[in-house]
Amino acid sequence: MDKKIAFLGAGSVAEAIISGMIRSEVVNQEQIIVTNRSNQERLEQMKNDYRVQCTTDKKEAFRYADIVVLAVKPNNVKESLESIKAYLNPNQLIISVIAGVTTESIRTKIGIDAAIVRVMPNTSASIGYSATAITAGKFASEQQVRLVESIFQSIGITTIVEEDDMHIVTAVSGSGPAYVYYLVEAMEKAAIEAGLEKEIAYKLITQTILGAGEMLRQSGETAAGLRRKITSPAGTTEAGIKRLEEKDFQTIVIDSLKRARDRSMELGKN
Ligand SMILES: NC(=O)C1=CN([C@@H]2O[C@H](COP(=O)(O)OP(=O)(O)OC[C@H]3O[C@@H](n4cnc5c(N)ncnc54)[C@H](OP(=O)(O)O)[C@@H]3O)[C@@H](O)[C@H]2O)C=CC1
Ligand SMILES: O=C(O)[C@@H]1CCC=N1
Repeated sequence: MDKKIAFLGAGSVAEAIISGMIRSEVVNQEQIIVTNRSNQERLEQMKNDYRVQCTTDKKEAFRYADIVVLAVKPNNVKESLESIKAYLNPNQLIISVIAGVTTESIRTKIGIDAAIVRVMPNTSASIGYSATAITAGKFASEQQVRLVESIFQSIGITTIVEEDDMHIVTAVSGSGPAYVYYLVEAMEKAAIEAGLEKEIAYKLITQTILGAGEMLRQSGETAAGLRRKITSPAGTTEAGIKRLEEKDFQTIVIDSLKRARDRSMELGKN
């Protein structure tokens, strides 16, 4: 791909996307320019780690970009778009990874009928394992959506969704890795409390999570089916799952994801 890509925001998700794109060689370092608000140290780090161009000069970054990636927090949308809108033009493709904020709201703020494609990746992009959902704004062509798909397919898998579904997608796969890490934290605590060495606990749990993920992907079986195969009558798994049921684990997880979805809606409204 011979396009120039400018990032608004140099945080966790920008880094995950950039490192994934460079790793998969979908773009060269020279094609990427990264901006943030003020954190020079962070820009230096990005420059050293990925050999991308970095600047706080918005004009330099955005005027000649073919693709603009919006990777700021929802509460910085207004001021950050204000700071670049003079350098945007209708021929650019705008990709937003911002949680909650609609393509229409971005279009209104930049004041041009730009092609905007909203995506929700996750931080596993940095190793090529993102689960990315994509939705097209009003002025994005089929070809532009295909281009976005090809960019994000270089850092994981993609799926097209309706824009309204982006809220629940954000809860499920945008925030999703954090829930898995939280589960791992709890498993590590249990293992260490019971006397296992930290390194051994880490090694066993990491492979367990990896293996379970691959089983879900490769076996063609449902999560419930796979679980049943581990659960011997009156065995250890049954005892553990019973405890999760007594504590209403599924209700808690469902409630958490709904809360994350609702938060995405709130972020969009604010
Ligand atoms: N983290 C994740 O797992 C995911 C995040 N997202 C979405 O991605 C977006 C970014 O999240 P994340 O990377 O975690 O956030 P970070 O806080 O890590 O990074 C935010 C970046 O935005 C920059 N920024 C803020 N204001 C401006 C401005 N006016 N002009 C230019 N840059 C600005 C910050 O610069 P400075 O440091 O100089 O202030 C910083 O580089 C969010 O909207 C989030 O919803 C989507 C999917 C997954
Ligand atoms: O926590 C957040 O708001 C962002 C969106 C998805 C992952 N992180």
